[in-house]
Amino acid sequence: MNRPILTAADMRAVERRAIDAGTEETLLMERAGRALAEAVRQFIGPRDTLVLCGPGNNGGDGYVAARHLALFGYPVRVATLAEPSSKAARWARAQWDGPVEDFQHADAAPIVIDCLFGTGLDRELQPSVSTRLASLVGQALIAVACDLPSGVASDDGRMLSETGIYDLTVTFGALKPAHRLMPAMERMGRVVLADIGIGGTSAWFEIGEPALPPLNPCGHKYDRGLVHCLAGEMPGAISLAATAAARAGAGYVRISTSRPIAGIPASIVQTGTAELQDERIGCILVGPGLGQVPQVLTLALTAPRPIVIDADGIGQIGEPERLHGHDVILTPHEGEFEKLFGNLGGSKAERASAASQRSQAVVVLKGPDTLVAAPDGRMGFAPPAPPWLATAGSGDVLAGIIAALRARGMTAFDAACAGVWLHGRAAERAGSAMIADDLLSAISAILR
Ligand SMILES: NC(=O)C1=CN([C@@H]2O[C@H](COP(=O)(O)OP(=O)(O)OC[C@H]3O[C@@H](n4cnc5c(N)ncnc54)[C@H](O)[C@@H]3O)[C@@H](O)[C@H]2O)[C@@H](O)CC1
Ligand SMILES: [K+]
Repeated sequence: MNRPILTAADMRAVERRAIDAGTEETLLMERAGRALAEAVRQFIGPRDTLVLCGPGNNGGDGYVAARHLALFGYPVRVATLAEPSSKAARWARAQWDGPVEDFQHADAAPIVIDCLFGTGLDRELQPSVSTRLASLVGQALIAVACDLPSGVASDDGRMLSETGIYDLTVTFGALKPAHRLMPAMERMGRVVLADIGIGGTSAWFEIGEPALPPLNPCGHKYDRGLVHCLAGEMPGAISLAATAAARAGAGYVRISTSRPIAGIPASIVQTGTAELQDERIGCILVGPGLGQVPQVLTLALTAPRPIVIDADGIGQIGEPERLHGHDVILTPHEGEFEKLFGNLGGSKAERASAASQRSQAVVVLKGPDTLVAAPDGRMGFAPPAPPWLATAGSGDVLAGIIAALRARGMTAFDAACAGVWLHGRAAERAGSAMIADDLLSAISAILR
């Protein structure tokens, strides 16, 4: 299931609609604070707990969580940065009948719950606040963030202030972009999404497990998709990509190559010609191991077929507008992205979206926080993938998987999202000592 990702403004609008429809704001806060306390209880048993409350509704959630944790038997202290400034937070503060300490002078505790700022953070923390918070987070056995670690910019995952590494982040209603973007994502620990009875739809979402096209029991190999790969100077990369395409369910994988490539499965056909006008081709794959032979990309673009362009191929496009009228999926890492699109500025999501609109291609902007952008504004955010996916050949495998899914009849955007999901899960399965070749058998195991 794809989970919506909402900006702070989207989330406020969702909350506003619920309130306008008759839901009390305090009820939402009660649900959020209760969910935060429940998540902490699931994570760790009763220990001394310090809840840090800010002036807004993030702080309000903190007072509610403190009350519930106390009811669960946790020894709880509350420390505040400033008195509540919103009506709902004042209500929550009034429901807390324990003492309230001053944030700067509160003693550390094994469980620290940061409810200073959430989606309302709009500037960096005062240095005295960030230093003290980082110290309390650093001394804690378990550091928990309410909605977001205070210091994180919700919409783009930037760190406005550094406050340390958390173990658990509990968010409400919907994921925010920062939960799936670096550098914020790696500071959050486990992210739990709590249901508080409201949520919204969005063109932005976290990529969930895809529904792959069903196999036609009467179908033949071409119905399952023909992927035509174009080799270049370095055969290793295209053979990884082609094998990944075969493992990801393409019925037929073919490589045009001027010299035989050793060591690839015999079922992958090697041919000395490039029959790109073949209407049975479901997707052309060009770029892995291409080297400096730009005429191969030019040849690929003469064929009216869907194309995945990866690696060296991306650097040879020239102007993104060259792709207009073609059916293209681009799979750049940051360096390749900048080479094609220049320095676009803005957040990663804004850059991916602008690039997709400019090229009219689906853009898979790879990294530890891979994004898939469509020209119409849809954006898939990859769920967290293991860091060992950053290894030679891993991108070739991704390009091959995506080409197979495109050839199997998925739309360009769906194939790219599904490919990213599958690639990440294959890496989890292959384990931390994997090399890119190991992803191939892991794909088969997942699709079994
Ligand atoms: N939107 C929703 O649907 C819900 C939101 N809830 C909570 O409400 C939070 C958002 O609450 P708010 O909008 O009140 O915002 P915050 O509580 O995040 O921030 C409060 C205020 O702090 C000020 N501020 C921002 N940056 C600052 C800085 N660096 N130093 C000092 N002051 C700063 C701003 O004026 C801001 O309005 C969410 O993160 C979540 O925890 C929940 O109560 C449940 C429902
Ligand atoms: K927080």
